[in-house]
Parts: sequence; structure tokens; C-alpha cells
Amino acid sequence: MNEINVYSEIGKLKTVLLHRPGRELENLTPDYLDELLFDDIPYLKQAQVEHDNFANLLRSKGIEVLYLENLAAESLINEEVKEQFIDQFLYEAKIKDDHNRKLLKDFFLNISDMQKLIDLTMAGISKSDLDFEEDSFSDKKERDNLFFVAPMPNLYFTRDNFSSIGKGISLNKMNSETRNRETIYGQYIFDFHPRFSKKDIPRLYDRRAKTSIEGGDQLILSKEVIAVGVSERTMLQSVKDFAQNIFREDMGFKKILAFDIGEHRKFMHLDTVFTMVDYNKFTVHPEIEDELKVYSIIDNDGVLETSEELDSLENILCKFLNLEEVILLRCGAGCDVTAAREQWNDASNTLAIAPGEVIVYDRNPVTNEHLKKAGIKLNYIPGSELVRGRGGPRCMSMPLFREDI
Ligand SMILES: NC(=O)NCCC[C@H](N)C(=O)O
Repeated sequence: MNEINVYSEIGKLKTVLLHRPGRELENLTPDYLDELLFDDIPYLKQAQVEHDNFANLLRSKGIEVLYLENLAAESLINEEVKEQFIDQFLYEAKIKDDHNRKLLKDFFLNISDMQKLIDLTMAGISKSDLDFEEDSFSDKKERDNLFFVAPMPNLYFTRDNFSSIGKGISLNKMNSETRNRETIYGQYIFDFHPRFSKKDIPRLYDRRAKTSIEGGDQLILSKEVIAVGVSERTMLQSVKDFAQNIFREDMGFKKILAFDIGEHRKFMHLDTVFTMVDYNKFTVHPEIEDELKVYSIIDNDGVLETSEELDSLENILCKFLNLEEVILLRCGAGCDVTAAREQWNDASNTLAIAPGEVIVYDRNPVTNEHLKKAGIKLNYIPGSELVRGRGGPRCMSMPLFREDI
């Protein structure tokens, strides 16, 4: 059996990957918020309560919930792999000072519990955690820094650093340094984890690529069509490279739609403004509709053909998904102020767990009511702390297996 099977956005969800927020959130401080892509510092205890509630809801629907941190720990299968991981982790954490790199390496090597080791690499290591000689820093920037190793607070957005697509995975090159460090866990899971490493899972993108692509921009609209956002995080060139790899693997995907949503922090990925909730129903943030440009990319005998689609979003979706009608459910239900506020709080970032059934934050009542009136079944989760990282149910989950529709 394949471990990865994702040919839609809405097929019944069977297995999903989460990351329970950990101490990395407590290593957020005001001076680092911008660099670490956060708007505020969540209260960890409450964020964990909210996240556990999300995981329990998924389990109550019969969905297998896996945790990134557990898979990563289980991937350090022997001392050799452990040491290779530590070396690569420290290299990517840019510990320039040889002396401190050696001390940190010894510190990590001495941890025999792999879970503890992984959790620490995620949380980061502050200067107050370890008793190192400050004077040994040659570089002023390193001396002034609060951390030896910076935390990775965005890990609970498992949607972004790699994506399951068809039977393959796109191990993404992230746009920011902080998020690109996260992709090391996916690398070790797919190289070494007993459940995933032996399955010949096709690789659809390389985390060392030159241009970035992020999972929040990758949406599987049908078994033939993938939408990819061209955004603050994903370049058109990356979409073309990704398309080439998709067509090479011959998994049945025939068309890539590149949705150019512009570069904005408030909607950094396509899934913050557009998600699929049923066979012919989509959430959409009205602010993107006027500016949106859509390009279709197909494979013509080994050569990519790209053309701009000059039509409304509805008509483009009808055409490419072979549908008679599509319904766009606008965030804020027609009110621009509500749309702006609720989109900021991830009202359009729904996670479909079956056709017509989604998980949403309870804090967006207007958009939620609009979806409900359109016949969508809603499951609510609280997210007052989780939302401070700017992501909703879709951002916080990576489906590994969906039933085909
Ligand atoms: N798919 C998503 O939109 N994920 C949310 C990512 C939020 C995170 N703070 C980031 O800026 O990358």
C-alpha cells in the first residue's frame, strides 16, 4: 500500500501530519518576530490546548494523526544517521564559530533520547540554556544574539515545508531562512523513517532548489489539475520546475494552474485566500479576485506550454475541472470590512476532511455562517492563540492519505 495518496483537496481524510506547538513558541521574543514570521507571541499552554482539541477532533472522525516531531525522532535510526543529522542541522543553523559548533555538537551527541534531541532542535538553544564562554564569539552579531540556535516557531504549520501530491512529495525550498530550516525534518523522514523511506516515494521538488515554493501554495483541485499560488513565497519559475517534475512522474496530473495572487504578507499563500470545500465549492477572499491572473501550464511532448487564462475565476474553474457550475463562497459574505478581518484570522483557510465537510476556526462567524448556508458541514475549533502565527486549519495540517473521489 502507498503511504502517500493525495489526489484531491476534499477526499475523505485518512492520515494527517501535525506538529504540536512546543517550546519553540516560548523562544519567540519581540525583536525576532518579523524575522520569524510571527505577529505576536502565543501563550504556549493555551496554544497546546487548542491544538490538542484540533487533533482530537480529527481522531474523532477516524483520521490517523501523526506528529512531525515523532516521525523525525523515529527517523534517527542509528548513531550514524543521528550524527549526520546533527552536523547538517548545525551547518544549516549557521553556527559560524568552530569552538561553539563543536560544543553544540557534543551537547547534542550526548542526548540519547531521540525525541528529546529533536524537540530541542525545534525549540532552539538560547544562550541561557547552555553555559558557554561568551568571549569566544568572534562575530559581534553572534555575540549579541539571544540564541545559539534560533527556534523554529512555524513548525506547527505542517502544510508548508513539504506537501503530499499524488503518490509523491514535494520537499519544498522555503522562501525564508527560518522556514527552510524546517525542511530538514521532512528530508530525514523520507530518507530514513521505516514507514516512509522504503516506498520509492517520488520527489517532486528539492529543498536545495534555487527558487522557492511553499505548500500553502500547492492545492490539488482534481486528479488531473493542481493549482499553485504565485505569491510572496512561490515564484513562477518554481511553479514551472515543479510542473516539469509532476509531468515527468506521470501520476495522471495533466494541468497546472498558476494563480498569481501578488506579494502580500496578509495573504502569503494561495490557501490563505482560496480553498476547496466541495466538488464545486470554494472559499475565496474577494480582495484577490480583481487582481488575480491565472496561467495554465501543460506538457506538450516534453515542452511546457504556458498561457494566460483571460476569464473569470468561476469560468476558469468550470473549464479546467469540467464542471457546469462552481460556487465561490466569499470570505465576509459580501462585507469588505468583515472579509478583511476574517481573512486575517484565516476564515478562508478551511481544511476539508470529506467532500462538503470542513474544519474552521470558530472565531469567524460571518464567513462560517455563509459556508453553512451553502450546505457545507462545519466542525469548529477555537484558535485564539494558534491564529497569532497567521494560519488556520489547512495551514496546520498535511494530509498524507486521502481516499480517492
Ligand atoms: N499555508 C499557510 O498559509 N501557512 C501559514 C504560515 C504562517 C507562518 N507564520 C508563515 O509566515 O510562514
